[in-house]
Amino acid sequence: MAVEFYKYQGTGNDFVMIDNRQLQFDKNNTKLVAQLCDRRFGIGADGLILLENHDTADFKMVYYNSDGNPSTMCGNGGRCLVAFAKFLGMIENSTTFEAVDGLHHARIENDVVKLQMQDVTKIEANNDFVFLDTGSPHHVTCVNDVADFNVKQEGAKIRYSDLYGKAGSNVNFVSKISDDTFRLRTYERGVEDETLSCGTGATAVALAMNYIGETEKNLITLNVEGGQVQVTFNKVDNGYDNVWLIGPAKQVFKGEW
Ligand SMILES: N[C@@H](CCC[C@H](N)C(=O)O)C(=O)O
Repeated sequence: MAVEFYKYQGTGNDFVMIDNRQLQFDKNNTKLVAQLCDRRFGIGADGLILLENHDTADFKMVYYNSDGNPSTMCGNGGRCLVAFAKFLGMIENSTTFEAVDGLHHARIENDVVKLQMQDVTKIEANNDFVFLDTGSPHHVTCVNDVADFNVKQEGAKIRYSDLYGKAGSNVNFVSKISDDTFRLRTYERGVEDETLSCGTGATAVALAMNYIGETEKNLITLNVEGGQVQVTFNKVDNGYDNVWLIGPAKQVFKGEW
């Protein structure tokens, strides 16, 4: 039986999307997910997302990295899934859905999706890096010129270092452009490479830059390899709440296998 799939991208972070409301997809088939995400032997994507029914929320998000394993929250994937739910006629312009890290509110207008991220209450600031969890774990380091930096090599070193053990971490390298704008490049675990954008990474960088005093703004623009996203937040006594990730999410292909 043919399986229908769609492909979406959010600032170049790309995903195979499958409407799994009938639960026809074998969720334990790591090999199949990895093969579908393979850029030479499959469709090609940074991850695969299943849209499923939920008892009380509008839908449920099930996320896999391109290595075929389920993982923690994907911010750009969440934004793309909102666009997919709208395309399927499941939602109008606002929604609440459940992901691995809990409920998320979102709004969509044209191709722009504004996704509420989890509150962040724990941030570790060290001499040369910040670590925080924005739904997925993120190591954030400032570098002089991120445009000229070996993200894959240096990111892998940190991701596989003793700092993060077997689970590893995503790794972000950031350079300041102005008081409210940063350029960012991310090495993603589970993809084991640099991706063109990472939503939880952009969120982590915006909060980390505010936390260490690189900016006092609470609307931050992040220039990523695949475009631009924005992050807004409220600073509170124990961290950050009302955190929103904003950016484009687009359908680029439809097919079946
Ligand atoms: N691209 C994502 C993050 C996906 C999860 C990550 N690779 C992990 O396993 O931690 C995003 O947009 O947030």
